Amino acid sequence: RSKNTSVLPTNWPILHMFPSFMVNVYNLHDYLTLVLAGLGHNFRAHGPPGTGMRFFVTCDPANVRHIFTTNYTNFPKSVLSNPRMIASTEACCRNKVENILLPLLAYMASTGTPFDVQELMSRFMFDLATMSLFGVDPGLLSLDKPPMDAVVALNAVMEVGFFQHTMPTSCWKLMRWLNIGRERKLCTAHKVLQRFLVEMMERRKMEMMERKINTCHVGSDDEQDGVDIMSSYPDYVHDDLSYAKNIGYMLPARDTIGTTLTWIFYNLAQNANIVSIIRSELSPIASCKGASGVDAMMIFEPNEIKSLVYLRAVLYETLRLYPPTPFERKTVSADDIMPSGHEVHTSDTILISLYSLGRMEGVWGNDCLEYNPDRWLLEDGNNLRYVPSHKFLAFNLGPRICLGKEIAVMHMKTIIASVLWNFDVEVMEGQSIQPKPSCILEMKNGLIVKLKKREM
Ligand code: HEM
Repeated sequence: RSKNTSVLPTNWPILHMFPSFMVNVYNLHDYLTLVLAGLGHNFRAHGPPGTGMRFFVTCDPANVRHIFTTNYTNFPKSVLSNPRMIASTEACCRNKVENILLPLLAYMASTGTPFDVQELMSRFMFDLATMSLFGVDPGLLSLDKPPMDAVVALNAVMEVGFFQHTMPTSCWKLMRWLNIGRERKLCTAHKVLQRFLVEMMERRKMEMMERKINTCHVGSDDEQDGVDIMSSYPDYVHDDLSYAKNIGYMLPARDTIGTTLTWIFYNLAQNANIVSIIRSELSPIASCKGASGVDAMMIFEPNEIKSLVYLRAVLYETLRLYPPTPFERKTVSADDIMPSGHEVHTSDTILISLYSLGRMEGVWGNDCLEYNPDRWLLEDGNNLRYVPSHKFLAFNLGPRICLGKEIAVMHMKTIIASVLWNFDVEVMEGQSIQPKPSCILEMKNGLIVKLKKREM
């Protein structure tokens, strides 16, 4: 490739290449094309010091392939893929399991009190999602069960969303205009959530100020903030868009994991052999750590359980049969013919049932309704089988794929490993187990369980 360095933007003192781009801003595409063509398809550019403007500009097909496919994990676009963010949420989850969840469960076990594990997980995940977002713990997971107004409001958003999918748009729009029925409930829920988010922002601001004062007093340069998601949006304002972003984060992060965990506990309580295999997989890690004593609790570090294959298979098997988002909705923008031969027309709505997809004999075989994590493993039992995403859609596919998948898997592994190692979980008899009509596959009546501390 020929290189013609004379076309490189002028590198001025202090302002560096900034003026060249400013001068050409109205003609930027052609200007970049000229520079890229002259420089062999790639160049580096930077702005004034302190602005953080450091670019590598490319139109080189080999680089494009590298960025988008070969090494795509190295080029994240979302804050949820930021390694620092991932490490911070993992640490947050692990500490909350050790300091709040396990002691709370130990108390429940010691008193033999049955409790609703779905509510408990919902509280836990709500705290965790808020901490990841604002760096502030609302403290819903506690023995005195503080009111869950914001959780109830989030649930209302999901329920009303479900009914909006099932009725004509004009109908619910009319209800919204008249402020009646479920639309009234939705409006109240949004107000509760707005208040909650403003309160969390205020608490976040106070805690950051306190942290700064303490840092000054101690005389340390250690910068501790900057690991929650709000730090990535320094220009946050209390507007509708920020509200939507926050709710858009809290919904996927809270409901999906809490719901999946509840279905896992339900299925494991009926499959003692699967619990034994999970414990055997954890056993070498536990024996290396050597924690013991009557009340000692074992906590598994995220990096210790990251590679556990059977535990991951248990998660996937649960998500196959109980995907927390049971259906996806799409609209048709132009007439099309499906690979199945069906015609779809502009403005049709397409509903994809993830719940049914996981239960089709033609897709998963004769035992499709059986809870069997082994189906995810290769014959050697040590590696996961490749399953294409269009068969297993729990985390979605394509550009709208779940951005928190690995965070979710890590949270669920940490919680399941720690609970199962330390306790036997018994599901109380006589419960009616059925999903709630909602956008999230929660259990309609919760799941009442009783715990027994394991003797080790
Ligand atoms: C069992 C756990 C989870 C499942 C099954 C799951 C599943 C999904 C699905 C199906 C979508 C696509 C929704 C749509 O476009 O209709 C989605 C989107 C998303 N998920 Fe997850 N999720 C889980 C956990 C999480 C967690 C813990 C986070 C955050 C840490 C998260 C962050 C997101 C975000 C930000 C999106 C929006 C992506 C976009 O629209 O570009 N998810 N998730």
